[in-house]
Amino acid sequence: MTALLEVRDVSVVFDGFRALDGVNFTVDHGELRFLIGPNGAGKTTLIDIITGLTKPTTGTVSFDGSVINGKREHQRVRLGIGRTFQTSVVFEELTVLENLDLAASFRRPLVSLLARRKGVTEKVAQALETTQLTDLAGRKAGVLSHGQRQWLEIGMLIAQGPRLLLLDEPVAGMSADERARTGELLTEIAKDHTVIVIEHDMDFLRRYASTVTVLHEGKLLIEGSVDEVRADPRVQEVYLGRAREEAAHDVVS
Ligand SMILES: Nc1ncnc2c1ncn2[C@@H]1O[C@H](COP(=O)(O)OP(=O)(O)OP(=O)(O)O)[C@@H](O)[C@H]1O
Repeated sequence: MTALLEVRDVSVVFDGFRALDGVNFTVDHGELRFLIGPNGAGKTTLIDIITGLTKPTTGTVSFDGSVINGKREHQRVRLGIGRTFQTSVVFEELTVLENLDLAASFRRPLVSLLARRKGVTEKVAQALETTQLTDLAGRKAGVLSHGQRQWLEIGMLIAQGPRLLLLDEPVAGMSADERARTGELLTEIAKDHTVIVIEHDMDFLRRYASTVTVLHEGKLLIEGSVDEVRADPRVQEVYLGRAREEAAHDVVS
């Protein structure tokens, strides 16, 4: 079977700087893939070339067997590629339900958006259930806790019916309980979606990741299970070497 996503030999050059350098990255249908790497490794750039925010300088991106290099961002959303951003996109004055409803209606024409509709659509009901936000449906998004807001954003993505979800550091700033609940949420979502998650937290990876891809200085360093990746001397050097450099810097400064 064709992979859902295939990034082939992609390089991205910004003003002479290689943010990605000959990256090959394949994700199969139904995978929950974690993407890690130190600051500046190219993780966000890789997500950006998948969503169409950035164009690769060379190489191809294929989705479900078709090359999508020429497609614009909104066209890729329609194909089923959805992402969350590090910055929030919820409307604070709207309720959880209204935010989900708005996200779910992105394919509908404006007139039907303006017409008041009764009831909750199946997609919205499903997003509420998956994210366990049903009890908060009537609450304004502005009063949600950090964790609940992140779950709402993930719910808004699910409500759009994507096939591939790209999540940028979904557990950043969360408490231990919120992290655990997010891990379970990702596992649940991955039952009927393909998910790529950028995450740094090794404890979180150990609990919820099966395959991990490590980027370093724009190149794919290694791909494997959490244990394989953690045991790799290059990964240890990239992370521990950084920690040593920062510790030395702290001592000097
Ligand atoms: N639009 C741009 N113009 C110039 N350089 C850029 C641009 N976007 C990213 N870069 C550079 O490309 C490199 C990779 O950036 P990227 O944001 O992809 O890394 P990252 O792995 O996501 O890092 P972080 O964990 O810090 O978010 C960095 O050195 C960054 O400064």
